[in-house]
Amino acid sequence: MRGSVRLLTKRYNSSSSVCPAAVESAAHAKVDSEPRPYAQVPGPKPIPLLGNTWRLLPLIGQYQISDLAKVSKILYNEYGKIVKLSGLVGRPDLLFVYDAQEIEMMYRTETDAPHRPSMPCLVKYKSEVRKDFFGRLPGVVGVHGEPWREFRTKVQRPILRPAAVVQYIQPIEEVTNQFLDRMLQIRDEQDELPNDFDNDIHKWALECIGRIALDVRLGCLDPNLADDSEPMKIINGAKFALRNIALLELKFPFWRYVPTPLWGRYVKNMDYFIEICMKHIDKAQDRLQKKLDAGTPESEFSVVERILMSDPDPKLAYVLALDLILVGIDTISMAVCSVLYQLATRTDAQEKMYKELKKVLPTKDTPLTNNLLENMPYTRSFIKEVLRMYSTVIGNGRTLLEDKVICGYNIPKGVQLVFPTIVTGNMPEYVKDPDHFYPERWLKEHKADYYRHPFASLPYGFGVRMCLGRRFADLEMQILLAKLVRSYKLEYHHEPLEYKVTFMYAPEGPLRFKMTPRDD
Ligand code: HEM
Repeated sequence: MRGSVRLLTKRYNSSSSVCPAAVESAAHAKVDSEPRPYAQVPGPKPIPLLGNTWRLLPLIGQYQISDLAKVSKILYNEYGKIVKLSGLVGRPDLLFVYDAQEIEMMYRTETDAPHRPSMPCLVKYKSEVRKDFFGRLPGVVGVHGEPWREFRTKVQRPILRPAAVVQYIQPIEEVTNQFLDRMLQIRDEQDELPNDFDNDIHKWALECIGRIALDVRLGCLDPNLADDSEPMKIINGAKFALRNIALLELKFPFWRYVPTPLWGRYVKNMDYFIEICMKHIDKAQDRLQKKLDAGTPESEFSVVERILMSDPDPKLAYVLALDLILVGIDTISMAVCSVLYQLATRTDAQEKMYKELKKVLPTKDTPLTNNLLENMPYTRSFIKEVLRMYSTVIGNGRTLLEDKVICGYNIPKGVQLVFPTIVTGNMPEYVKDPDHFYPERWLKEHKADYYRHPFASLPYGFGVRMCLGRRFADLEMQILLAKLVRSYKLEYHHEPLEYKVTFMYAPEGPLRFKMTPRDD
């Protein structure tokens, strides 16, 4: 199957960035301004009975899930800026849009409750299996329409106000210091990190999210955890989710029709996470009561405490914590795997970052502040550049809620739009020298020249449904880079790793980085 992807790549000229459909339809529009019918949107032809689903089936399929990023590029190269994948058994047509202007138009004209078609197993779990728990306000992930709008409105401000993030600099720095100590301890005699170092990155991500969503240090980075300890059970639960959700969601969804064993384990795992959230939020509520009794000023309340104060029913905080945990572990940990791999393999960029950090942080243990973090433009740009070239979430989606004209075609409501940021963020018409890894392109003085369309690279999505944790994600990655690069050198001396989609897009294989302390 990988062979067929390679073949297709060879057959179609990857440098073509002009959309034949758009050119044709523009020419057509001169004579007749009527949009063209949906049936004429280009795309691979569905075959009788199996439609296009077979293309994603194991063994006989043409495309492998892990090659989704490549497939998305191939579809663009073969068919142009708008591509229809129809005839998918049990799901609506997918419409890939590779035109940044059209993507901008779609985002800017969306309603106040856009529909992102995501996580079908979570939708089933929330709306059917545990309807008793989620009730009227089931959260933001896998939820749509008025219930989504109401929930998001309640939690948006406490999470996204800039001051909220500042409160977490010191706690995330503390978690990160423990992570760096652990990295030092687990190195081998060649100063290299072990084959399963990505597990430790997941533990760091879990510890960060525990601090933000549950107001607690979970203890996932502690050495020698017993198998039956809570942190170990949480680690295993997160690992299960990471390994299996892609299987449930991206492959043929048998679980929709019969309760497969994997589905049963998924439900049990989710139930466990609800239990953990309730336990820690209840404790946070007790602490909040004590703070209120003591007259603690509001400026000292955490995000969880603000959420608890905004609603007498702690359910809001339980469900929010669950949602943040569900999407705030894999995203950030896979992004960090990618950022560290790029850092270790791009020595020049790492040296530039080190110089910047040395200037801003006079000593290795200078405590981080908001002001100091704002004075690290290169470090921040490095993260942006990694997310542009290797976007961890390869694309975003919206279900069309009304008929629209896109790229000169009439598109009926119900179609699922896909905006593949991994492709648009690497198209020469939107990004100068897209294959050149150049963090400087994001600096104020270069941006206009090197990044030509603001909707080409959108790793966190856009608009009212944009990533709720983006400020925390940026903060966590920046703190990790600042602490790591200021004190250590990271290298990689093994076979190059290939990027794959295992739900998220990240380098696949052991991250055996060499980590050595810097002299000053
Ligand atoms: C580098 C890491 C991350 C990336 C690339 C990322 C990317 C995304 C994207 C593309 C979306 C869809 C946005 C849209 O529909 O317009 C999203 C949604 C979301 N993200 Fe993130 N994310 C990251 C980290 C996080 C973290 C750490 C958290 C939690 C603290 C988080 C919480 C959420 C939530 C709750 C949503 C759903 C928002 C809604 O539907 O209202 N994300 N993220």
